Amino acid sequence: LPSSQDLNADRAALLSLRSAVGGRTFRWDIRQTSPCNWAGVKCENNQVTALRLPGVSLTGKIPEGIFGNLTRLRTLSLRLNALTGSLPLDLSSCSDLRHLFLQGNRFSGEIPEGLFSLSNLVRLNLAENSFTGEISSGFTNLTRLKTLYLEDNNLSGSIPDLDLPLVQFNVSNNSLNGSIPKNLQRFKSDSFLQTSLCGKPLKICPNEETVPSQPTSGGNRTPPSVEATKEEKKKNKLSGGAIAGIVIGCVVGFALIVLILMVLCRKKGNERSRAVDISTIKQQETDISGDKPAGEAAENGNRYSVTAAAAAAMTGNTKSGEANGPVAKKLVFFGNATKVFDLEDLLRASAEVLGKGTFGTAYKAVLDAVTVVAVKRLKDVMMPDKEFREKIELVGAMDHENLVPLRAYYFSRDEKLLVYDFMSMGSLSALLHGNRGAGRTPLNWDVRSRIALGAARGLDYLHSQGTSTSHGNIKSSNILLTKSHDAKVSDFGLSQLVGASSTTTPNRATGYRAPEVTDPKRVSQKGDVYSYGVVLLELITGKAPSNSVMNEEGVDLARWVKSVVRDEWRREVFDSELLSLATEDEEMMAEMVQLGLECTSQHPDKRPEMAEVVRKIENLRRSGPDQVDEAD
Ligand SMILES: Nc1ncnc2c1ncn2[C@@H]1O[C@H](COP(=O)(O)OP(=O)(O)OP(=O)(O)O)[C@@H](O)[C@H]1O
Repeated sequence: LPSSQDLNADRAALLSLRSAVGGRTFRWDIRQTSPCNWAGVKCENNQVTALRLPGVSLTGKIPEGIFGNLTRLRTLSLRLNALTGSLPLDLSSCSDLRHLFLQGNRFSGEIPEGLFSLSNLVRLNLAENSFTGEISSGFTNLTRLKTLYLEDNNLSGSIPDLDLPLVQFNVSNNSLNGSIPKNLQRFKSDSFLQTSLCGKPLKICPNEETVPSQPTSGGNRTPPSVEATKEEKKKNKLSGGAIAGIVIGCVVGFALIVLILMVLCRKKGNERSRAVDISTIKQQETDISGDKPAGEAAENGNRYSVTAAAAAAMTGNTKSGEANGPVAKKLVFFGNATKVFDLEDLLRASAEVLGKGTFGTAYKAVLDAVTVVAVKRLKDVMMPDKEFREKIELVGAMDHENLVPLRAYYFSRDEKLLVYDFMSMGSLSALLHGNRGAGRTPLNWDVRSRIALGAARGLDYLHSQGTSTSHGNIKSSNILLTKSHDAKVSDFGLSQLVGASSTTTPNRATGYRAPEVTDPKRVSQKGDVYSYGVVLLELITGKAPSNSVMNEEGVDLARWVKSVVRDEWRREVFDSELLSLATEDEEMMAEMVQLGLECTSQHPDKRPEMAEVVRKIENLRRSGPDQVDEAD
């Protein structure tokens, strides 16, 4: 049975680690004789079984002699630090080790052979380091390994055929070459990006290509070896498959062309019937009761009459509408929206004010039992119709599962309407800050981190459209949610629309605005990253950047979090609701805070790209304790 002497040895080992790589970053009360209450340390039966110190700025080389004393470790997580040098050889003494997370450091040298004696390893993540050398066939000893992440290192040579129960595997961004071995061909190409590897799932290896499928006539070839003959056979099979593929491709292609032509013909017909002449609308305008501008009528009550909506939508002010003499315009749909409706349907719909935003007022319109849309009535758009149309067409062309799709738009000189899918769960802002009292369903880490990931993916997609494409108004009320809590970014492209000619300031949300942003109409991608970082901190702290005490004190959310993390125990920053749910997620929450702080760095160059943010959150969710089954 383990004695208190063992615990003393463990304690001494932890203290050695602290003095070697920790410096100030360890917040351990070393007066305590037992290390079991130290942050990141977990004990069982008087022995340290887990050490988790992710993202706490550990630096330097881990000396030998530490892990030789922590032999009962089952989980070791030192990810996202700045550790250097080669891995300590005595890591091989931790024969119980199941989960080893060392990604995101600066470890170098070869992956030590001793690691392959850790036959209980289930998850191994050495990604984002500077490991060199080949991927040893010693990995085949790790017969329980389910996760092997080696991406973003300097590994070279070919990959051995790892016949392991792997479910997660990645070797991207290494100097690997040769063909992908049979047992790893089941993984998608994402697992092998930026390498010189070839073969399934990547493109066929050159040596396979050069083996002729038919013997060349009169060629001076040496007799084929057994291997070559095998290759040849394989090649022959492939050619057969390829031919079948081509034939099927041709048939499908032809069918598609016919289909597209048919759809186009029908669409033309439909569009003709869908185009609503403004005279119809003007006719409706005359039906509006009362002298009040219809927009005002609409916004005074929550529910308002259909005709009021019509007027609000079409003219804003019935008096000015006529004078301006609007040109005949129609509701223009994007993409291949199957359920289309026309402007009349929209005007007839029962509507409800959702709220007033920077760009105008948003309404919920219920067209029928299944069709519910959000209509945004833009204000202050003074740009010429042609320019507006060009810009909105670009917005409508954006297509990503984490963006709120813009379905249609209407424009006339006086009125611009945008029609979006209605997101029934409302905004992240409402979810986080609304109904904090009894009856609220607490938001757990999984939901919060999923929302963070979805929003990051949506924003990353926007940024990938071009270096000058940004959102310009990222905040929690612009992150909308589906029933299953999938996040969708809304309002993209609007700051440019309004910004091009408006003299008003479209961004009220100063709490989200990056310090370098002087003109809220011109927010760079790095400006978006800052705003996204504030949303991340908002997600974890549960504090709204706009109306908290911090603001009264003149401190923004990012600065507040930074000061608390520095001066006090970091748990102070977490939303109490999160802490009450599960403390085992704490280290991931701490990493998320760290990421939020990186995104909100004062200097734009220090902020990560959104693609990197996405990757980090994916890793975080993938290798967090909630994904780690100790019984593996
Ligand atoms: N597609 C939608 N589905 C459901 N609710 C929506 C939709 N679009 C907007 N809303 C909600 O309507 C309200 C007003 O939205 P709007 O975008 O006009 O303003 P905002 O987000 O508060 O500010 P800003 O205009 O600066 O983005 C917000 O509460 C928003 O969450």
